Amino acid sequence: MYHIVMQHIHGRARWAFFLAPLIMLGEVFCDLQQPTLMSEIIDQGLSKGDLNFVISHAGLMLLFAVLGLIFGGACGALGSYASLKMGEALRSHLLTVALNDRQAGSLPPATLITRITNDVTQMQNLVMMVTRGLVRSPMLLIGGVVMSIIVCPDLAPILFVVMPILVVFLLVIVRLSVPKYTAMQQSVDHINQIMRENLQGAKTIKSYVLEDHQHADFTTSNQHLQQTSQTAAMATVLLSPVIQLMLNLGVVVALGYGGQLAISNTISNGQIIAFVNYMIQITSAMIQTVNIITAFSRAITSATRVQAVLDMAAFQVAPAQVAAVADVKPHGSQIEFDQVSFGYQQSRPILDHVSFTVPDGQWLGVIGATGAGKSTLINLLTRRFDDYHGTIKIGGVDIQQMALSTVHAAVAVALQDSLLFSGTVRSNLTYGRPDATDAELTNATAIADAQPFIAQLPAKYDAPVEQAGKNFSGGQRQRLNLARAIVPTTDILVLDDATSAVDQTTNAAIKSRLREQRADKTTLIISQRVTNVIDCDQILVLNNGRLEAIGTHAELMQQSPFYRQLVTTQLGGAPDANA
Ligand SMILES: Nc1ncnc2c1ncn2[C@@H]1O[C@H](COP(=O)(O)OP(=O)(O)OP(=O)(O)O)[C@@H](O)[C@H]1O
Repeated sequence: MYHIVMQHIHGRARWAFFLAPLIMLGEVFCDLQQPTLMSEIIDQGLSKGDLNFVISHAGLMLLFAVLGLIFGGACGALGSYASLKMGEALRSHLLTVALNDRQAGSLPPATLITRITNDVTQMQNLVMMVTRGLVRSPMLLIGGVVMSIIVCPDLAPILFVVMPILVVFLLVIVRLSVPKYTAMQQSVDHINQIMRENLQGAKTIKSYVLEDHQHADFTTSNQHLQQTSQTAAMATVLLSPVIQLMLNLGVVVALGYGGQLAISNTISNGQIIAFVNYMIQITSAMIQTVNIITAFSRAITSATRVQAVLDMAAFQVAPAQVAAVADVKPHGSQIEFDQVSFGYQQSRPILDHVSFTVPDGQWLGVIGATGAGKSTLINLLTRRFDDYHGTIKIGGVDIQQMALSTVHAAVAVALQDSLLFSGTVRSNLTYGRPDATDAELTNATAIADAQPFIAQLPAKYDAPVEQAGKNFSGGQRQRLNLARAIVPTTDILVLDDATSAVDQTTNAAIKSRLREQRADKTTLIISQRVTNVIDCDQILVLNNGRLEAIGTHAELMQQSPFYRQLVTTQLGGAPDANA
């Protein structure tokens, strides 16, 4: 856990993290002065009627109180700064790892969300506690013992009896409660997961009439949480009463035995009061230590889960790191793949020595069965993953020499399942080009056949879009998603099954409008349907990650048995590309 925290505290936050405990020493020092000053006021001020002494020492008490407050405040501010910055850096790191995820069977989104939110918060709480309590508790404890021995050595044996009993008791409580709190935390996670799945899969649950099943599952998990919470609470229920009892016993003995000693003038009243106050400080430091240990146990569970997400990065190469090296601009929009091989996992190649060229301004159709590697080609072209073999060039420049922003300015992609984000229709359409005018939006939405329903929205482009675009139908979302890719008028446009939810006639109309708009612009149409790619300048046929053939429809019909088979299966014959 220390490793994760240190890895994500940089610069000023790191200074704050180490400075805060040092400042806390100041607060502890101030706190430890109070009982001694009080005892002096009693012994040398009040009992001798020396008002000046009382006032000057009361002033000193006030000064130490204010100083303590300042030290405490500064420590708290530095601690929360370090904790916030650590949380920010860790969340952003986890998000990057999650976005680049490529491991089969890796963590589902609901789990990732819990880890990025809840688990990081637990670790942040610990950083806060550590910066304050890790120094304060032991120092107050040791300081309290030392001071009480110095101020009142005659009563010190009481401490040597009470403290070991308390330490043993607290160790037992920690041992009992830590696993119970861990179990409680796991129950909370399970309920979170069920809630997320229920909310995300509401439609599926309703359509399969699974409400009762899900409800029963939820109730069982709730009962489990109730049980684990109760056991965790029971484990610590004795904490406060036993500590109070031991403290009060100590105070009674201190007052009784101290009173005897005071009568025989061995110790003073002030010393007894100081001793009792140090006992209170020592006990509160012990309670704080238990709280820190419990927080540690929770944070360790969270850190283990956060580490599991970070471990996923072992399979990733972050494109941004390579992008920082250089930023060469492309000369045109010709696309070249030269002997490109890639696998999401090393053991399983997805693309195998794929080479092809799409000359500037050409339309390329990419066809192949599901899982053939079509979208993977685009993942590599847009530099989502960089650890491929071979070379990919745009406009004659190796994409590895371009900044990510340059690649994304050159290539726009409309995916089949792109999300809309909460905001407005306009905010969704202008991601690729924030300064797009209404005329440009109208042009793009007209091509994508989104105009008919946008025109009916009272607020038109300013109409609200709810989370994940759930106030629009699947077809409407896909049209908006397509328009969003058209708005920036990039040199290269990729439609990756981007019209799958659109009927055949509308699909043909969209394509013909796109043809007019992008007659001389490089465009890639990825599809499983032959009709979608049949009229492209070239069609690339992918089969299990290998380039089966490339050519026009007519050429492929002659040269590629695999393509002929596809056409026969889908269309039942050999249609004319111009039909
Ligand atoms: N992010 C990822 N992590 C791990 N494996 C992946 C990832 N994306 C795709 N794959 C795997 O790579 C293979 C090729 O996927 P790809 O999406 O390129 O196929 P596709 O030809 O576009 O399929 P479809 O037509 O169904 O969209 C599949 O077996 C898929 O399971």
